[in-house]
Amino acid sequence: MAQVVLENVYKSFPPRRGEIVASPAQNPLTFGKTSDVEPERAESVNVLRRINLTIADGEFMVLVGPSGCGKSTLLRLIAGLEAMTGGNIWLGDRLINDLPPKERDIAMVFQNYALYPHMTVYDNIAFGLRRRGGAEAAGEQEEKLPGGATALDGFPGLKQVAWFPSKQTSGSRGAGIPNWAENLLVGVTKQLPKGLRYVSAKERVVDEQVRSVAQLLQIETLLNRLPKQLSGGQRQRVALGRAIARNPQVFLMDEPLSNLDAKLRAETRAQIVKLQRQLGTTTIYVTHDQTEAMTMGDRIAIMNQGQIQQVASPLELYNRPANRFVAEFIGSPPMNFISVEFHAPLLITNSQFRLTLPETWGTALQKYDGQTLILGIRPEHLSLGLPATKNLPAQVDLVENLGNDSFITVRLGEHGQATHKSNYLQVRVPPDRLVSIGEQIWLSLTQDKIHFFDPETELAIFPKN
Ligand SMILES: Nc1ncnc2c1ncn2[C@@H]1O[C@H](COP(=O)(O)OP(=O)(O)OP(=O)(O)O)[C@@H](O)[C@H]1O
Repeated sequence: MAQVVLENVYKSFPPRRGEIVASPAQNPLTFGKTSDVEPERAESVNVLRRINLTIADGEFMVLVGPSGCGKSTLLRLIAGLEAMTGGNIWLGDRLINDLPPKERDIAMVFQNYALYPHMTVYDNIAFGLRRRGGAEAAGEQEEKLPGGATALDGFPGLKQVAWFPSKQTSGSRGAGIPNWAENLLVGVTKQLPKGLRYVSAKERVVDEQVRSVAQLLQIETLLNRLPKQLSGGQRQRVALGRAIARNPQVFLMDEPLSNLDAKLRAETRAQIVKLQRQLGTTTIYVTHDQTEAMTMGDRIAIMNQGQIQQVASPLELYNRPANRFVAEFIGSPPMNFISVEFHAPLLITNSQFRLTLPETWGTALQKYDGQTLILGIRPEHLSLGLPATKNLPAQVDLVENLGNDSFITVRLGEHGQATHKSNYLQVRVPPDRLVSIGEQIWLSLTQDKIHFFDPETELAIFPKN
């Protein structure tokens, strides 16, 4: 297990051949033309810009962000599947910038499982172990084998043999077969009785690892099947098994659950978290699903347009978003935003309401006196109230009753007001509170749950604690 440190990681791609340069700012020379004639002169696309992130040893870090923000590219750089344009990647105290993927001691699980279709589940899990991990592990194991067995003539690479009835678990010795008989068998005859097979020491270690991983993931009964004979959830567990069996220093997971249906996704999500806690392996998990991010991550790094917006625990992100992007991305339905004017010391107004803020806001908002601010409020922090100037008048536009919860979409303003000035908000109400479309209501804001953002920078403004 190891800590992963990303230092100023930068990645740009040259424009693809045939891609049209979209704006003169991008490249005046090739604007409006296809770049295939002179690709070296076209602008490159900056996909990741100075990413700095430390993932602690054993931590479950989630990278989340909208499609195209650079999550998968970052994961591929860490895995070594893509070359960095600049920066450093450290794994523990090793600088791994120039190491090929197989020397990084990192295992990656992909969205599409990437299983070998012609291999059984057993062989898929064993594949990586046989290629490297298993061979190394077996090398150590051979020294420790009981009986002091040595290489046997005519069987290169075979130091100790076990023989097993073909249906029996090869982790245990065949009933009644003494240790000496195993060696003797190879020395005397190269023909084993029908239904028995030789297992080298190396293969025995691989076998133990495959079976223990299969047990962990509850796929022991699937070991002889081909991937096409498995459901999506089972395939994903095999892909996880393959990564786990290698016992790497780091797991990288790129949207591993997105091909599963909602129920299975929730189940597998919990299983991955449990496994990770059990194994304690540093994990970087990419998703665009904020529920997944909130429920799985020790910490979450929110990305947008190739940059990290905030890194924090799920609750910190929800309660203290660093900017409007994070505030809107975390939470479902998302946070509502209302444009208001601030009047020192503590009054906010818009055409619909006037509200005096708690004193904790005093100092933080002073410099915005007489200016516009963005007020943010989550759907769960709005409630139905009485007609009052401190409450927001609104009309019900849509009602979505989910059984345990009800979400209503409302349009700010009273009956008959011009719609172009309206602002739509979402409100979470108890399911037993019946409202109907078109109804005039009043919304009360939970005052200690109000957020403010600078209208230009969109950075959060925090009250004094
Ligand atoms: N080989 C490439 N050549 C050029 N551009 C690329 C290449 N690979 C990715 N990109 C671009 O880099 C940007 C980031 O892509 P990436 O796949 O990392 O995003 P993502 O956040 O993982 O998105 P998604 O959630 O949709 O998978 C995108 O605009 C994509 O088009």
